Amino acid sequence: MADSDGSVEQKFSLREVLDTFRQCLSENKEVYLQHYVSGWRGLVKFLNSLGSVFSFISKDAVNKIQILVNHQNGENGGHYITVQSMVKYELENGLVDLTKRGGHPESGCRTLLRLHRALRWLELFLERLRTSNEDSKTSVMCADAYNESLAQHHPWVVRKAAGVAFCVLPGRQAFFEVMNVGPPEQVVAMLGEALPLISEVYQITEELYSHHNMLDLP
Ligand SMILES: CCCCCCCCCCCCC/C=C/[C@@H](O)[C@H](COP(=O)(O)O)NC(=O)CCCCCCCCCCCCCCC
Repeated sequence: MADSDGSVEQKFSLREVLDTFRQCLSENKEVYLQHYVSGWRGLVKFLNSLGSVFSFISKDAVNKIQILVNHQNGENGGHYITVQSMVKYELENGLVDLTKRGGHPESGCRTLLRLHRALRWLELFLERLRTSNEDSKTSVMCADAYNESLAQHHPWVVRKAAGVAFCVLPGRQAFFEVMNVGPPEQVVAMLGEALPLISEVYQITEELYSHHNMLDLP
């Protein structure tokens, strides 16, 4: 049971995720892989708290998080400190399948690209939430954000399953409660704080991938 100081274990909190995205950027604007992965862990926690309909999504995210963690803990882990150092190392050593799937189906670069595309969905979705009103539907905001981003990279069957999952999302009020921030005004304020951070991390990664012509890795 939670006591008066609210010490319930392992609850999602938007504040926590916000902090990890804040820690993501180094002074010279490189993206720390460790914090990027922690940010995703926090988001998966949120997704899991919404129910088992979403587990096919969280399983894929967890699988990708694990691939990145394995790279970080592997013998070449020293190259997996920032997204920039990872890209440099994998490209210089021919560890990325650039045009078709081959010997490196689990490269850090292609794995992170999937999460990176999902981060764009998150940015679009959170912006819609932030500017929504009491009558707005989370399912519609989520589907619109998805269609504008991730959906373009998913085959029909995944789009269909995602569409079904969106329909059972809790309403705006319940959704805000799971965020564990406080009253709606505070959630909106925190979203306003979180969005520029998420957006900057996204932009930096996008430019890096675009520079190396890696936005379509198989
Ligand atoms: C709150 C509602 C959450 C809705 C989540 C929207 C995203 C829908 C994504 C559907 C992905 C379905 C699973 C399969 C994906 C893969 O096919 C596909 C391609 O991978 P492959 O090239 O290795 O085959 N994978 C991906 O695109 C990566 C998807 C990662 C999705 C992570 C979503 C985490 C959502 C976190 C929600 C947090 C809400 C926070 C609010 C404060």
